[in-house]
Amino acid sequence: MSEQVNFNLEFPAIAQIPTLQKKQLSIAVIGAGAWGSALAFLAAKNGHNVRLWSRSSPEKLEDIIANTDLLISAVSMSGVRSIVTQAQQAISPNTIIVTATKGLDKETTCTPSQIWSAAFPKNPIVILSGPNLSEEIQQGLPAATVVANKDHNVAKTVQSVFNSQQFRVYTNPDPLGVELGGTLKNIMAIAAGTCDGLQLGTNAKAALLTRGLSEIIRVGTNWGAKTETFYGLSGLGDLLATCNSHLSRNYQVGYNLAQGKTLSEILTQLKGTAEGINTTKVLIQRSHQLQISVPISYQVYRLLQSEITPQEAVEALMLRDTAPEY
Ligand SMILES: NC(=O)C1=CN([C@@H]2O[C@H](COP(=O)(O)OP(=O)(O)OC[C@H]3O[C@@H](n4cnc5c(N)ncnc54)[C@H](OP(=O)(O)O)[C@@H]3O)[C@@H](O)[C@H]2O)C=CC1
Ligand SMILES: O=C(CO)COP(=O)(O)O
Repeated sequence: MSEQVNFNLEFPAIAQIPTLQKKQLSIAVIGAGAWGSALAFLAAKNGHNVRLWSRSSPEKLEDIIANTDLLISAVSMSGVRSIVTQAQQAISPNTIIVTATKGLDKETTCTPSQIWSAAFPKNPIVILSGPNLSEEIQQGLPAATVVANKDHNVAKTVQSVFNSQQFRVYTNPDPLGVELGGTLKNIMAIAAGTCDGLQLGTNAKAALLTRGLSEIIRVGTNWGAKTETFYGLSGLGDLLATCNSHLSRNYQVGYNLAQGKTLSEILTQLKGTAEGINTTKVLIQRSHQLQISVPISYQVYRLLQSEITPQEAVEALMLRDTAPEY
């Protein structure tokens, strides 16, 4: 399916917001899942010429992405490499590539933008990430996000594509930090869902999220990201949104594990992708190689592997050696 995005069909609340007058850009959104559809709608609502492509589209991907001003990739991590390969000959060097995927590559541990920039070294690559549960955006509720590139003007171009009365967009010069904040919080969302499913209380949840943020910062700064980025919308902001909402697929995975369901039962019923499952495996591999301490992620990993029960994961975290906070 490739289509000009229709304002009235799925997003009635957004359709009431007046369209802003801006330079009309040609935009291809790759991936017509929950997030790709929402991003396509937001860009179309701002008056841009948007084409939304999925694997079931009759058109070839190459035809959709040739000569676009912006290519927005909103596919799951498992689809990034195949889309990059298919796009190889078709993207013009002037096209800005925006990646909205929150995951890590299982072969290389690379982030999505690292895969895109290795294949398209001449193209500007922008990360779009923030506390953006797509269902709330579909309902027309207000949200904020971050677009990141070291070149402020490139980030500003993408900011103007999406910024609206409903969707407030900030620029940020630390693309790696923005990308890792959105990616690593999915592991903590599985942990938070488990915590709530076990009814461990508000104190436990606050401790989990705070120590979870420390763990994300430890991994992220080791990777080369800036500490302050993780205190912004794409870090702490997305951690709070995802770890406190039943709309989050990752949170639902943890919550249902705490109810005694198996991972395969949960995945059969889950609507959409829970990237945190793959991200946890990749992070454990990377942190083992680099000797980075990730105690919460490690217990999530063992839980997902069915090596321990949710209660045993809590005990393992509480019985760790005592330590200073910093
Ligand atoms: N939903 C949300 O609230 C948000 C999601 N995200 C991130 O966006 C990404 C997509 O999430 P979401 O849209 O919710 O997921 P969905 O499960 O709704 O959709 C998955 C998307 O990935 C594509 N895809 C999956 N496997 C492949 C493959 N092998 N090759 C090509 N494409 C593939 C699908 O393509 P097709 O359309 O062709 O079927 C579809 O567009 C994830 O990384 C997620 O973390 C980020 C912010 C918010
Ligand atoms: O990234 C998200 C919100 O910012 C969506 O979270 P889930 O993928 O867990 O649904």
